[in-house]
Amino acid sequence: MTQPLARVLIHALADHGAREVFGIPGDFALPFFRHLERCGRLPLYTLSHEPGVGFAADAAARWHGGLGVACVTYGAGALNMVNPIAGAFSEKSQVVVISGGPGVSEGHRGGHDGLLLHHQAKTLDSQLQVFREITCDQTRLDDPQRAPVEIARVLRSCREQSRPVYIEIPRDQVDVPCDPVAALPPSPVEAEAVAACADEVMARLDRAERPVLLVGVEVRRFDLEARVGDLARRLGIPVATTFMGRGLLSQEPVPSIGTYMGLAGCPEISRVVEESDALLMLGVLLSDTNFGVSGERIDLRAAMLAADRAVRVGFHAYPDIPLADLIDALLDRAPVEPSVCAAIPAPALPRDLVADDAPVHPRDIAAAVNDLFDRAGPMPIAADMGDCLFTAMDMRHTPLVAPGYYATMGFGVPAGLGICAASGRRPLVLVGDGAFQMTGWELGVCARHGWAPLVVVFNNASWEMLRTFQPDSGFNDLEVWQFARLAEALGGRGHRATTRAQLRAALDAAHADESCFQLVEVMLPRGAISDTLARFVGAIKGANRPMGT
Ligand SMILES: Cc1ncc(Cc2csc(CCOP(=O)(O)OP(=O)(O)O)c2C)c(N)n1
Ligand SMILES: [Mg+2]
Repeated sequence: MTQPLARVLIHALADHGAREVFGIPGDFALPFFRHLERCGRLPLYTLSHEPGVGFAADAAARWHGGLGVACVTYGAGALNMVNPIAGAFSEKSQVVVISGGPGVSEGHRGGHDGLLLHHQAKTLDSQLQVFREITCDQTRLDDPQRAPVEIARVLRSCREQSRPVYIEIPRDQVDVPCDPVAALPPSPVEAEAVAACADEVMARLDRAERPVLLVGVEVRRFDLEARVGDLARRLGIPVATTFMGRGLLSQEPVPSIGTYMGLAGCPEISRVVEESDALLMLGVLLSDTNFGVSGERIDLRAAMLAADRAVRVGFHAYPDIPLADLIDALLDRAPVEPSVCAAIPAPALPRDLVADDAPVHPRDIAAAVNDLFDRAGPMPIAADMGDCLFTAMDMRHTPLVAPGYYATMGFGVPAGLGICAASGRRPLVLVGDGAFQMTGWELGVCARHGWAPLVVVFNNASWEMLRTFQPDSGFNDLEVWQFARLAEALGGRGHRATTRAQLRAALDAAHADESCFQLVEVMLPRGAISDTLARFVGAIKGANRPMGT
């Protein structure tokens, strides 16, 4: 039975696992938003600026281990979201971008012989061209006969490649009758290739004296944490996460040794990972932030990498092997019962904050958060780029979303809102003053949606991370914005902490109040940076590697 194309698309999104939509309408998207609102199958969360829409949808996708949906208008809206979607592409997040677009009938007018359309950039196709560069599949739904197959193909691409996709819906097609979408079967996988690959991986692990499991973001993106936790226990292998993978398996009882960060991390963890004679990397991105500060170049000939639907075992390459298929095949070959794993103590985290009148250091924030989590239970964390993310490495292992590779600022607060919507839980948001100046204002929509995140602003009145790379530049100095006072104006409650005693009290008061968002502004002396950032910068400088930061 046919339905309006917009309804067909909404049901297809939900049938493929979408749980909500984040968006900002515009005249090219109003008809579609009306269907979203009237259909009610997917809750619609409007925000105040499209970068926030993209970051929130990305965080929701990461939380679900599935689809996040960002819905915007043509031109000014969609092109405002290029940076978050580029970040979602880099960090393999399953975001579906839905943009309203010029009507099929309008398309013939634009450009040379007709009137130029408002929001049009170079040509009416410019937007689609831009999104071709930051998505793995795209379609424009300008033919209702083909629309069901197009939608099915694009949504399968999003799920299987764990990358964003782009769907443009011309505004005069929204109500056109269309058949429902029949989900495509999974792309074919050669079972014998999976078996051969799993046999070789197991043989290497069996021969090894120091096997290690290094887990990365694809384990979350494909919702494989429980299976990987089971594999680690049954193989009796110590588990480390990459920098990007921090927070992975935090809900799984596994022999975890913490987060590998090369020279920037705990030397004991780095030694175990870099000296492994069978490093099995599952879902790991070989990026500079994950490995750029390796003390010893990890010998990839002795390593095994399963990512991007392919597996490399030493010099052997196995294409078209989905991560889930490999993990299931390894589970079929692993001992049924958990194996004993040699104890490798994870590094001690800062705790027991001394609540005195001393100024606050980033490690004090980590201690205060760990003390709070010990007292009241851990919270999911959304972190922005800046020293707040490096400080998060000293916080208790808990689900964490952060731009650990693409490294864009502005992610933290909108990502926290995405976690509010996706999980129904209250997140801890960590954000620097510079990044807050970009997207922190999204907190103003919390009252609209009943969200009450606990936000900690690391206020050093500085682009401090850049200062650590280039201390002699004065342009990294920022003014002191009164974020705690601004919180009140946005409908939240602000707390300011200048000493460690005030930090402890502010966190307790903020945690106790769930009536509105809470903003704890922590004043940090300029130059006070986390130990991890100090090591990270030292390692980069020592290696003279240019950082993208
Ligand atoms: C969208 C974007 N524009 C510029 C930059 C480049 C940058 C990386 S880190 C940084 C300073 C961050 O200042 P903040 O106060 O938030 O945190 P902290 O360093 O701890 O003081 C900048 C400007 C990035 N990564 N993304
Ligand atoms: Mg700062």
